[in-house]
Amino acid sequence: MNDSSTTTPVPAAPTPSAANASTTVLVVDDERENLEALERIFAREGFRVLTAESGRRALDVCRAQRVHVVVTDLMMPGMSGIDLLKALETVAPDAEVVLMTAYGTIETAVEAMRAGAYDFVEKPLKRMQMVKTVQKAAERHALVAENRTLKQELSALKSGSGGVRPIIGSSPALRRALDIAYQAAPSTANVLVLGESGTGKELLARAIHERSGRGGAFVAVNLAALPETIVEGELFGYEKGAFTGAVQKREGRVAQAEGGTLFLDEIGELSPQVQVKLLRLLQEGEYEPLGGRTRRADFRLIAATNKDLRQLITEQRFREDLYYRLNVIAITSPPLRDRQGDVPLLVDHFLEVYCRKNGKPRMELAREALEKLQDYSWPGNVRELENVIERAVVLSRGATLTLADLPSQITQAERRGSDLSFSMGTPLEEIERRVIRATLDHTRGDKQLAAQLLGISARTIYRKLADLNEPDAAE
Ligand SMILES: Nc1ncnc2c1ncn2[C@@H]1O[C@H](COP(=O)(O)OP(=O)(O)OP(=O)(O)O)[C@@H](O)[C@H]1O
Repeated sequence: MNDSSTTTPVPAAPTPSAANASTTVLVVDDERENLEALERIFAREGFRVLTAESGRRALDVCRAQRVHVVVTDLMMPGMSGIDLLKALETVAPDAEVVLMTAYGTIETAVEAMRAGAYDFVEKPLKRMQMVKTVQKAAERHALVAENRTLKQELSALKSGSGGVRPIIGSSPALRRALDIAYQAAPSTANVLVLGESGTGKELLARAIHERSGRGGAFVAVNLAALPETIVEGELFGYEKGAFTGAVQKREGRVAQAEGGTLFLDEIGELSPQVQVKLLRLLQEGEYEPLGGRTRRADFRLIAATNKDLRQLITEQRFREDLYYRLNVIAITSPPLRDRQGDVPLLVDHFLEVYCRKNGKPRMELAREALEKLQDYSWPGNVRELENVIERAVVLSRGATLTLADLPSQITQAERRGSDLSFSMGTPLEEIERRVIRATLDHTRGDKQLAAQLLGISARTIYRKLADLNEPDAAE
């Protein structure tokens, strides 16, 4: 079976409804002819269409981008439509699923409805019926999403937690990360957030918790900040007298996160002994506080790291089985140097925050100062930018921040031509992917402009994105 996924740039249809254009439909069928026929039908109606020739591939697509409606064949080799439906509950819980079934499998289809499918359609498929069913599924998707947002806003108002920190940025790289985060939020799947220090991994984890609908607390533990000897007691808790110095019983962070989210930052720092305990907890939902009896736990785990866990596995410093448990959904928090376009938005946001905090009137930033900030490579990412703005606001006496208000490491930094550098032996495909991605970031997702800059046709950039399996291919 050819395991591929493609994306179709939506051709101009005569009168496709505007709602269709904002709906992403993923068609899953192992028979290529059916797949292509359905792709044409939905594209003609103005939907954004993705295809996958197997359930497994469909899951990959849903992990990489937001899908509103999945239309899947019921009988497929390997993963059936029902298996896919069940897996989607974790990977893309808010996607609506429509099953296609041949005559004689209606009973299975009814079972599928019970398992949460939105609808099923019988083969041979009727074009208009198919389109109407998908439109209705998309409407339900929108309604459920709106309902959830309203509920969240209401509970934020009730709890007075208007202080949820916003995630600022509109670059395609950040939007992609947020899309996956929001899609994963309502599920119970473990999430692994990857990215350099200061890129906003904890902020992303909090955003997932806020949208998870989980009533419990968000409990963050920075494993790199804790001495190795106390990590176990800190996470799992201990009974009085469990070790010298345990003068009273202490509840662990796992217990504090009951019904909520446990965020383990710098997971690569976990010692082998604690890795074993965490694995057991994730597999069996059970753990033992030091010196205590077995306890059950119900929490959602989000782990983060700026290390290459695969490398740690190769060096036998991180358990592979634990890695797979953690890495159900992976989200990459992009470095700031790859999303220069976000710098002005972040500057604006931090100016607002720190002027208010310091009781100063809202300051502005001089153009040449902003240019310097955009040129800088930000090794400390958003955290470094935030510190620079806070310092400038506190120290400046004027209403406009100028170059003189910026630290010398920024004003004296060499102008950054391009942040693309490759080590010897990088595969050409990887180089091509990164050049295309960087150009798209530079053009803020404008593919026509990116194609012009790269000296290729717009059609070629779409094809290359699809070949490279880049999620932007049909945007
Ligand atoms: N997109 C963003 N919008 C607004 N603030 C941001 C954004 N990204 C990061 N920040 C701010 O930058 C600081 C660092 O973010 P955060 O602690 O989430 O990064 P991190 O990747 O978890 O870092 P570390 O790996 O060092 O723990 C925080 O104050 C956070 O509020």
